[in-house]
Amino acid sequence: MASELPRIALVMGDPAGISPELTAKLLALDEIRAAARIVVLGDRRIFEQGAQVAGVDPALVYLRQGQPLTSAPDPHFIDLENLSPDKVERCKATKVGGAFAIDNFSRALHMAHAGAVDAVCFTPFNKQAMRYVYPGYEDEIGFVSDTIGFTGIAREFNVLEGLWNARVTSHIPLAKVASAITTENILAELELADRCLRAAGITRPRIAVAAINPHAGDGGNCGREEIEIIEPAVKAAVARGFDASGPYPADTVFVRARGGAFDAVLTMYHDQGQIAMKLMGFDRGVTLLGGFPFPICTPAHGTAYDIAWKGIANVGGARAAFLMAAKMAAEKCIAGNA
Ligand SMILES: NC(=O)C1=CN([C@@H]2O[C@H](COP(=O)(O)OP(=O)(O)OC[C@H]3O[C@@H](n4cnc5c(N)ncnc54)[C@H](O)[C@@H]3O)[C@@H](O)[C@H]2O)C=CC1
Ligand SMILES: NCC(=O)COP(=O)(O)O
Repeated sequence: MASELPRIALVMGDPAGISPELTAKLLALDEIRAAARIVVLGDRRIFEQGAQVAGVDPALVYLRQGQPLTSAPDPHFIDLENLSPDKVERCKATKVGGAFAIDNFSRALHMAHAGAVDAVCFTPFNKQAMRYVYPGYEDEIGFVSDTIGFTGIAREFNVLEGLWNARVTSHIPLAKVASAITTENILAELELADRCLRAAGITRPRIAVAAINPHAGDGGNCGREEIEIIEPAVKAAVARGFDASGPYPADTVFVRARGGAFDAVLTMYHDQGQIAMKLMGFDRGVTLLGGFPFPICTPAHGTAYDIAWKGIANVGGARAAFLMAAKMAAEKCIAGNA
């Protein structure tokens, strides 16, 4: 195993969904095995069931908790023995499933925080299942911050090859979005996006800012947020030296972005960007938790209970997430700020 390869903790996610089969499919890919020194965290029994439905049998070095990693080139699987298969209710969000994912994830985060691995990649979690265990769970951002004692700003970014999507609001009800859009919030998200893109090697990120109302408000005809809130934020960002522009009508800004006009689009809420990004490349999309002291990546898709445990889940998103984590770790792309 080449010592210069990045070390990645690969976390088994929600056991009720497609995580077990995706973890197995991923570990069977030569490209993945060659990209990093991999440490898998999970339960061997669940993993082997996932491998069986996926029809793969990747060579792994199995260890028990506390056993040292070896110099063998194959991925190492730390068998936490933390979930008996008879406890798994497939295709359903349960507390047992949430606890398994949280246990695996927090161990990986502690490893990364301690410098034992360079990045973390996880197969999908289910937010409802996580909330059964950790009631304050809104998304992974707060959980990671609490787990490693991080007090800086971190956010989710969706990345499809060279195009990034940042957002001003994330996992909140749509009814609360308009009141959460302020000039200060937009500026803060734009600055973080700029920093994360730079850390990923884009030297002067061109960031398009989306409007919130149809046709960017049509001169105030259908909403004044563009005039009163978003435009002032873009102007302030430009005055601070950022390559920001907008507000652009949200229904067409991604058409331009796809054509190469921008490196990133800052949207006002989750689905404004996600619909566009997922339509452009559902099987390749990555979610990056950016701003932390180490890269954390996961596929942009979720637990897919409707197709889980059939062996048909597409591994493309997990592959892209793993390779992005490996690349960022190898290039020491730390978008962290504290
Ligand atoms: N990486 C992660 O941890 C993510 C987790 N989630 C969580 O997943 C749960 C379910 O979310 P949904 O909105 O239902 O989205 P979803 O992505 O799980 O499913 C949406 C549709 O896409 C299909 N799909 C998803 N991944 C696929 C794959 N790899 N191959 C083939 N088809 C696939 C599903 O079968 C379903 O029809 C939620 O709790 C959500 O928060 C959502 C996105 C990312
Ligand atoms: N677990 C990551 C995650 O949920 C990302 O999904 P999304 O809510 O950004 O679609």
